[in-house]
Amino acid sequence: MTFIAQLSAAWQRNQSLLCVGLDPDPTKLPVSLTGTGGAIFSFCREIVDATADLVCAFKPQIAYFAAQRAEDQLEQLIHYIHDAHPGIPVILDAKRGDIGATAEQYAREAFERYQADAVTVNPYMGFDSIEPYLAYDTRGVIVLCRTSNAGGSDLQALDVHGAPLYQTVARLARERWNTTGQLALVVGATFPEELAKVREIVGDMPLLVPGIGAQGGDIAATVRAGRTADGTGMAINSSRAILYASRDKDFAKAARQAALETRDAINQYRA
Ligand SMILES: O=c1ccn([C@@H]2O[C@H](COP(=O)(O)O)[C@@H](O)[C@H]2O)c(=O)[nH]1
Repeated sequence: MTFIAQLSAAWQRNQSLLCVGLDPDPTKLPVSLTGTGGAIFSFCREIVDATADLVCAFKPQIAYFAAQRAEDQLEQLIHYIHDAHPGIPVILDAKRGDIGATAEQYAREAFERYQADAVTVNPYMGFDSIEPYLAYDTRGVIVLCRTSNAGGSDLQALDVHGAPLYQTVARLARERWNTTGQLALVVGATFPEELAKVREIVGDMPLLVPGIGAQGGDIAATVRAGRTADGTGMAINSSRAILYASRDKDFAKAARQAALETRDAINQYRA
């Protein structure tokens, strides 16, 4: 099954547009896990098991694993999600971008080593830096378009022939780059007007939408701006607000409660 078909099935099965981000920060892990071997994997596994029926995707951010020399735990985690919760797609947030020959290696890393269902990529180097990922025809390629951070405007808001650059990226994604139907876009929840504009440009293309929760994006405005006609179309990511809802022994229970409330808040505005 393709990434987009898997995502659509998860939207329906779990009645959820929520993507839980897996960003295991060693300074914020529950006290009960700190100092134990494999703490990063154990922490993420408990979060995954506590929330899997409430999400449409999981999104591990590679930096949190690589910085701790814990890439083996990332491999283990993605295998675990596939085995224990089949049908929930895993988006590897790596934001890769390089010339074609190097992009081939990044694609191998994401799809063969880590077995991710989709990967985030940076479009700054153009289509030949994205194309190697499309060779993996069941996987998704999620292109940065309008990121959630304030500094994203430094480049993404620049005028390109009468429209901001992020709109050019959206148009290229829709009209030229989506040769195989595998593309999706990253658009931040912190810019609902831009999100609505991207939705207008790309039709039903799926959007990965970070920026609710710790970054303060408004859920109602996000859902109204980014939903498709059938009330789906987005994987709305929240990481810290769910992962660190509690630092005590009840962290998994607290994460489930936070995920439940976020999913239900999103669902209020889908119709
Ligand atoms: O525009 C973007 C693209 C990616 N991210 C990533 O999403 C999560 C957000 O975490 P929160 O704790 O919910 O703020 C994180 O992994 C970022 O690297 C983003 O925030 N914005």
